[in-house]
Amino acid sequence: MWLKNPAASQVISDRIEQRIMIPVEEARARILASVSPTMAETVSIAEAHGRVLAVSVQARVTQPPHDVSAMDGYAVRCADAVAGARLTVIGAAPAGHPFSGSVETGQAVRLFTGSVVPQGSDTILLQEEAQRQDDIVIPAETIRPDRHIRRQGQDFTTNQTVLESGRILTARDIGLAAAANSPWLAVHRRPRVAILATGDEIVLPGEPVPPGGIVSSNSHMLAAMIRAAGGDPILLPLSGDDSDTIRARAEAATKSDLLITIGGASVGDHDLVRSALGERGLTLDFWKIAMRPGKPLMHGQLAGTPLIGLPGNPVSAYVCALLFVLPALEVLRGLPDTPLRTQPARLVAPLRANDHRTDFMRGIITQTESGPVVESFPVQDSSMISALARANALIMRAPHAPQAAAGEIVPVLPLESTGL
Ligand SMILES: Nc1nc2c(c(=O)[nH]1)N[C@H]1C(S)=C(S)[C@@H](COP(=O)(O)OP(=O)(O)OC[C@H]3O[C@@H](n4cnc5c(N)ncnc54)[C@H](O)[C@@H]3O)O[C@H]1N2
Ligand code: MOO
Repeated sequence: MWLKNPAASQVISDRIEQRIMIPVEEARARILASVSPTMAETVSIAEAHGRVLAVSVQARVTQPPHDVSAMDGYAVRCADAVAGARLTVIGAAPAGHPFSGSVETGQAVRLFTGSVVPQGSDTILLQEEAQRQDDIVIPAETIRPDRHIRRQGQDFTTNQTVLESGRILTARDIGLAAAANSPWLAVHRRPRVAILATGDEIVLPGEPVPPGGIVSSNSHMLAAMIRAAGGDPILLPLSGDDSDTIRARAEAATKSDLLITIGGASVGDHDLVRSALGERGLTLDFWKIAMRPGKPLMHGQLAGTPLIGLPGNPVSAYVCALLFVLPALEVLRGLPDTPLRTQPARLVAPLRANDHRTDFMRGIITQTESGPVVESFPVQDSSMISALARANALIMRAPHAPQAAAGEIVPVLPLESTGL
């Protein structure tokens, strides 16, 4: 009886598992399809930095508001501004105090950078290019027309769209919104991401660690990633391997934009997340992806809230968060989905042929004179958070990638540049 043969039944269950494991790109597409941008809220420009603009901004003023001088000097008529001419200074117009009269033949008005160019004048005589004697100014050289004048509206005009919706507001954008006299901006609400770490063995950092216990690193790592990527993480209290607690905590978090569970995603007797939430109407989209680390990734909806179940191993949780949670956060923030960006690097040492799962191997990328080179760590255990913290790159190995020799080019996801 083959069923009584454990080795044979293992082969069969491996085959079944391979069939239900979906490829990384499909998992990503299905997760992204389940999230949509948060509603817009109005915030002051003081709070808008880093937020995603939900409604385009139209200028409420024209900039510059009038023709203004770009330099300190004199507003004159070009026809008068010949070397040695004696022009009468009839007044001064500091910035913010326009001259009310007009510059007539043989006259000049003292101006400063940003002063409104008075009527009648058509060029600026720099103070360095003139000699001043009481109320007379004498150009040292003949001046061309139209010098050093910033034309009204050369920056932007009233009602012009100065900021398009969908952009992440930079410090420069905040400056532009202020200049356009738009002190309030409609931005997407920061997505709220609830994090539920599960497991009888885990305790909070700083707590006494009982025999067999470990400190929950994943929840804090994930919260830091979410905050860095523009979301608001909500760390729920830890839950033991107890269905009632997992259900209660998860249900309480369904007002969030995304619910993340950590651990309890695999096949062990104490991996309860799927079954516990299944009883509360979790609609499972998929469970298990063809990826290493991170095979038991789960995705579904609980009471209308998208749910991503991350595996408990810290490296698996990190890589899944990088590949699936952060892109989902981008969509929630109101940004377009950006594809995974790898860069080529040369292998320092050979790599074994890959199996059917996309592999993300921890390693170190170094810039050399002949381009970037990358070396994978000899031990790739997905529990080793110290190796993850030391790594600055993930080497991506496609399913069934053949053995790769030293010197071959492989795709790499750099980690440091993301600040994560
Ligand atoms: N028989 C099988 N066993 C396992 C399989 C399998 O296919 N068949 N898959 C393995 C893979 S791959 C992974 S990944 C893990 C994931 O399992 P779970 O998501 O159920 O995670 P746990 O069992 O709860 O924990 C795994 C590991 O991670 C530690 N952990 C859990 N939570 C945290 C946390 N918040 N911070 C730090 N570390 C955490 C936990 O103590 C375990 O050591 O399953 C394999 N097993
Ligand atoms: O794939 Mo698990 O994710 O070995 O660590």
